[in-house]
Amino acid sequence: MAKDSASDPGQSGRPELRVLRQDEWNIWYDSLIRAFSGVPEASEERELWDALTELDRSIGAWDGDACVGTAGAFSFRLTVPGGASVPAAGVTMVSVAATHRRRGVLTSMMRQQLDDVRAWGWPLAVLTASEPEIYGRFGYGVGTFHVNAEIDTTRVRLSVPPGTDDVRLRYAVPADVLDVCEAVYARKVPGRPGMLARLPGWERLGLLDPESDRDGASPLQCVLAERDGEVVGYARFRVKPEWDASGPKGSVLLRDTEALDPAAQAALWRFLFDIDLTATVKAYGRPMDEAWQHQVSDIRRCAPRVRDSLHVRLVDVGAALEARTYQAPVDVVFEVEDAFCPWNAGRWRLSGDAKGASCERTTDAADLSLSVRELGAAYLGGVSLGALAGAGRVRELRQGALAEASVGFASAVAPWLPHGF
Ligand SMILES: CC(=O)SCCNC(=O)CCNC(=O)[C@H](O)C(C)(C)COP(=O)(O)OP(=O)(O)OC[C@H]1O[C@@H](n2cnc3c(N)ncnc32)[C@H](O)[C@@H]1OP(=O)(O)O
Repeated sequence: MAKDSASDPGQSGRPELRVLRQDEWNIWYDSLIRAFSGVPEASEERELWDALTELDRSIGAWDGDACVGTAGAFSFRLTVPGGASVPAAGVTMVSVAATHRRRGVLTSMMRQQLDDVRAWGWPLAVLTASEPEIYGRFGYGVGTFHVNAEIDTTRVRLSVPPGTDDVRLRYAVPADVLDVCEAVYARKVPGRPGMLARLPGWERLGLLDPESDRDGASPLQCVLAERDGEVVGYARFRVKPEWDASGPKGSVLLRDTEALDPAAQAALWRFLFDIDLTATVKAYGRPMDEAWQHQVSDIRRCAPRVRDSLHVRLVDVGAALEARTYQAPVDVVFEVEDAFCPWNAGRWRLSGDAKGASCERTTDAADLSLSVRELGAAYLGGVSLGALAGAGRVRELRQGALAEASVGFASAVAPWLPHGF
């Protein structure tokens, strides 16, 4: 654990790292907001993050009374291929004051944090990066991507599957139907790698609706999809009215949507496409394989753009590779490089299939050589080891091992992170 008492700040010239205390949270959070060029002020969002911060898993770097570095971790459970829910540190709120940048403060916090995660016995750490270049040096690989789309709904039509017309839609006050939306979300979590089981309090994230973020759009709205009186899906969104000389050009700003079956999901998307006086659906952070991409008449007019999402770090290579399953049998020896967490370095034999896996130290000859960063990228099944080999980042030492591992690691469902943190 990070030390919880002062050593000699000032004398060594290095900020002191220690576990965050509740009475320090405001200074700590102000420092974070400043590093993100924000304005420290009272807000709904601030109140939520105060409630959600896990103090004993958060680190502050202090130079005297000044907080000059912040790093937090949430105790998430992450769905991995095969459907298991695996403990993962959700690394968050990382910042270093501009007065102390590029002196190794981030590096010292990452050192402390990964040692802590190992001590907690969690096999994974995950994060979303403000800039993708920062975290590779600490062994994180980009494990999921998502799509940001701006769909021209004046031109793009949606073809829907049979049963869509049987789904009934109704407006509801988002807070009033939170429980039923959460129940739908909970049923979706095991089915897609990258999804996060909801921790207590996190349901509030879906309702966060500060006026300062609306930029002229409506407050958050919710539509439920029902079949036979049962809620089978929901969409939460805002509508931003806009006009130009040719008429209405409003936007539908999708916050989130989940549904239990394809017809319910299609009914919700069709609704979003058809809202009167709007011309665009802005859907950001959507799964790479979501059905609407194959239901639209013109994908080009949806302007899809791909972005990195969840960065994955195997903190305990053996435990992490054992925690997931493999869609085809795999029996390979990895030679793993891990300069930042040397306890992972060396040879590991992974034997697994769709039922389970074992991953143990071995002295056998290696079949594939790679760094822990590539294992993190491939871990959730969305990035192919073959593609990483094509990029020169994985080396095949036994012929056939690359194809075997690439097929085994792949996920039939694209991994996806449902929300930022
Ligand atoms: C999970 C999250 O919360 S993501 C949010 C990250 N935070 C931010 O983006 C807020 C604004 N930025 C900052 O607070 C800081 O600049 C940080 C946290 C990104 C970096 O902190 P520093 O203490 O300056 O980093 P540190 O000195 O330890 O740098 C370590 C290495 O990373 C490199 N590095 C640091 N930041 C960046 C960056 N933004 N882009 C590229 N490289 C970077 C450094 O050059 C250094 O490289 P070297 O080892 O080859 O010399």
